[in-house]
Amino acid sequence: MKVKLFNKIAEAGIQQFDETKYSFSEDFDDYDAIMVRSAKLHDVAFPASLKCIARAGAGVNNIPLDKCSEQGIVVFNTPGANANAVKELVIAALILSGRKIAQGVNWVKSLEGEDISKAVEKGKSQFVGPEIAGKKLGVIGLGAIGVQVANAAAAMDMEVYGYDPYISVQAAWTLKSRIHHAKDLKTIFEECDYITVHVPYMEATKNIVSAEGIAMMKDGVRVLNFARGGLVDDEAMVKALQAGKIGSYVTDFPTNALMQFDNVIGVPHLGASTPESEENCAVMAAKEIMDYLENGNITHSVNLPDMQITQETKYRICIINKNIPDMISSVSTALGNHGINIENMASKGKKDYAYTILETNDEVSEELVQRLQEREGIVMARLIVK
Ligand SMILES: NC(=O)C1=CN([C@@H]2O[C@H](COP(=O)(O)OP(=O)(O)OC[C@H]3O[C@@H](n4cnc5c(N)ncnc54)[C@H](O)[C@@H]3O)[C@@H](O)[C@H]2O)C=CC1
Ligand SMILES: O=C(O)CCC(=O)C(=O)O
Repeated sequence: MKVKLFNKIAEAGIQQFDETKYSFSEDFDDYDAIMVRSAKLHDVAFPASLKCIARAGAGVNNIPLDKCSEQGIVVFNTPGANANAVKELVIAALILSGRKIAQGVNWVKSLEGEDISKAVEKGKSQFVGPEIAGKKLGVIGLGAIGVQVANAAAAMDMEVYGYDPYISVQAAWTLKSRIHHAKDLKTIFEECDYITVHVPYMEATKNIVSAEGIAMMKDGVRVLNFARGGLVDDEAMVKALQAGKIGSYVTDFPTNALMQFDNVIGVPHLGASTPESEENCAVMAAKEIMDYLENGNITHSVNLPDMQITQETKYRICIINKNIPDMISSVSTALGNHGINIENMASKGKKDYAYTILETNDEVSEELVQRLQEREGIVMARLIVK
């Protein structure tokens, strides 16, 4: 099996694979799997051999999900594996956004040649900034990261408002009871002194911090973006910075236009850049790839349903099909016509596509599986023989 690496992946992840079965390179032309972090895959022509892509991280906006589904490629991510790393950086950013630490540190560096210990005592008053305790923080998106940020900020005595109309049961259980439930974005924009965004980037969330939203915010508001550049309307943010509306903007996604302002702190997309998080993500991604390639099991896919079943028969046929009527009956009839009795079967849909596992002890040939793949509505069929 060939795994093509589109980014540097932590060694602990690569070590998960059995080296007698897998090889890794950035240069393969035909390959079975991709491991990727933030590299953009939208313009990559995927070979017919590609079966799955594992994003060692959370955001999948660098991957063409529709194209992958159409080509029968399963896309995984690693939910929660880098959440603590992002939370810690966001807490640092909350403090940086008020305390003028970055500006002060740069100033001390610029004092070379002077009597620094004297100069700092004389000049430090220009870097006074407020504490976060007692201030209101709005958290947009209460998933793996948003919940941790909200809880940590509450533990530092901030008054926290959370907004997430699609919050999972698990996240809701994990959220501290003292976090206020904001029913709409307007509440976050109007009430909060600090606002942080933790939603995925997609069409529905593009510019979730919009010109209208910024106009509702308090003067001197501090905004944090450690999710994705396109979630904050950059043009509107630049205008608000020019107008003196924004106290500070700390972003993991700096641009030239933003960096002309002294009160913008640009971080070079460091949210997940800790050894712990890189390792967690790589290990989880490696396990997802191996379980899919070797067993046909799907865990943490963003475009297909999860399905984990222990193989109980010699032959397992894995199928990705359109989520339309008669797909299962047409496959079982085709197998029946070849005298193949199905021992176990599972099928689950997710939006436009479904995943089906069929198991049998009757001999199945690669040629038959190839013919299944050619049937209307089937985008991928694969045989696993144990
Ligand atoms: N700076 C960095 O290095 C990193 C950035 N990220 C970014 O952070 C994002 C969030 O990551 P996780 O918390 O791990 O993802 P997650 O999937 O656990 O949480 C996302 C949350 O956003 C909520 N949501 C979706 N649409 C929403 C809307 N319109 N309004 C309010 N809430 C909405 C969902 O219900 C979910 O609870 C990722 O998609 C990625 O873009 C993630 C990890 C590292
Ligand atoms: O891999 C990285 O450094 C980026 C992490 C990230 O942005 C994500 O997980 O969404």
